[in-house]
Amino acid sequence: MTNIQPRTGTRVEFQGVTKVFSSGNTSVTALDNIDLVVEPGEILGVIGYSGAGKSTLVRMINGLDTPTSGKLLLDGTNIVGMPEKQIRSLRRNIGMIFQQFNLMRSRTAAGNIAYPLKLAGMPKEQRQQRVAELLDFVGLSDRGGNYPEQLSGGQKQRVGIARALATNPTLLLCDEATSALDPETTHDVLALLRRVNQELGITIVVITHEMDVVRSIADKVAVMENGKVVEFGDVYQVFSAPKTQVAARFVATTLRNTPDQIEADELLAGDGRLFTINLTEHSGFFTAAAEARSQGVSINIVHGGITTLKHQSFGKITVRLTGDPEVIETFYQRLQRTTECEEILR
Ligand SMILES: Nc1ncnc2c1ncn2[C@@H]1O[C@H](COP(=O)(O)OP(=O)(O)OP(=O)(O)O)[C@@H](O)[C@H]1O
Repeated sequence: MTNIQPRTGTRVEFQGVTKVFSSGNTSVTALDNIDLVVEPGEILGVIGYSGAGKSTLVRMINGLDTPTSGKLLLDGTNIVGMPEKQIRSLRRNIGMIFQQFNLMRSRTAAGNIAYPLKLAGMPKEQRQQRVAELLDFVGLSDRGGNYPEQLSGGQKQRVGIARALATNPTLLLCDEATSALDPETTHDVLALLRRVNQELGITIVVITHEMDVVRSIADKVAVMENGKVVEFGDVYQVFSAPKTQVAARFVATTLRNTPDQIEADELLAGDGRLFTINLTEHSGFFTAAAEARSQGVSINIVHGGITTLKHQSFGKITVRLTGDPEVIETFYQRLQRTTECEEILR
C-alpha cells in the first residue's frame, strides 16, 4: 500500500480549558478547568454520561469551538485564538467519524471517500488509486460502487473511517462511532480502529458512554462528570482500582465481578460472613485463605470475575467464610492491609 503509511500521531494537550455557554441570565460550564494529555500514538477513551461535556471536549480539539479560557495545544502549538485560516489547515490533520456516519447519500462509497481528496485538489487518477487503497484497507474493495443505503451500518462506518483517513490525518476523533451498531459489528469496527492506530501510528480520541468500548480499545481513559475530568489513567489502573464512584459505576457495567443487590440478598440468607476481595498480584488472598483454612475455617467462592486487560489480570471474588469467628476476623483484618476487602452486610 503506497500511500497509507505510518506517521507520527498528534500530541494533544488541554491546559486549564474551561468552556462556558451563556445565553441571557443562564450559563452552563460545559468544561471546567480541564488538564489532559494524549501522547502521540495513544488511544484515549473519554467516557461520561449524557451532558458530561464529551462532545464539547472534542469540538475544542478540532477547533470547531473555542475555550472560554485555557490553552489547547496540538503538537505543542496553542490553537486558541489562532486565525480561522490556520485552524482550517490544521484541521486537515484531523479525521472525524460519527455515530450516524454522515455519508453523502447521493455519492457511492468510493465517491464519499474521494470527496475530501477532491476538495484538497488531488488529480483524478491519483484520487482513484488512493480510494482503491483505502477501500482495500477497510476491507471494502468490492463495495466502492455501492451507495450508503446499500451498505450495512458496519460497512457505512468503514466507509466513514476510510474517508477520515483519506487526507492522511495524524489524529482521529471518534464521536460515539459504534453506538448505532450491534455488538458484533462494534467489535469489527473497533478492531479496524485498533489497526488504524497500530499500523498507521495515528492518535485516536474515542468519545463513548460504553465502558466496553474503552476496555477493548483504549490505552488511557478519562472519566468525565459535570464538565470535569474526575479520573484519568491507564485503562488497567482505572478498571482494576477505580477511585471515583462514577468510574466504579462505569467499570461495573462491563465487569460483572461483584454481586448486585439481589444476588447479595440471596447470599446473605446463608451462614457465615461474606467478603468481596480485590484480586491483584499482591493481594495476599491465597496466603490469608490458607492460614484460615489451616485453622478449620471453610472458604467458598460464591461470586467473582477475572479479566485480562493489557496482558494483566485482575478481578474480584466474593467468598463465604464459616467457622471460628476469631479466625474469620483475623482473615478480614489481614486482607484489609494488603488489598481492598469489603464485607457484604445486610
Ligand atoms: N452550544 C451550546 N449552547 C449551550 N449549552 C451547550 C452547548 N453545547 C453544549 N452545551 C451544554 O454543555 C453541557 C455539555 O454538553 P456536551 O454535549 O458536551 O455533553 P456530552 O457529554 O457530549 O453529552 P451527550 O453524550 O449527550 O452528547 C450540557 O449541559 C449541554 O447542555
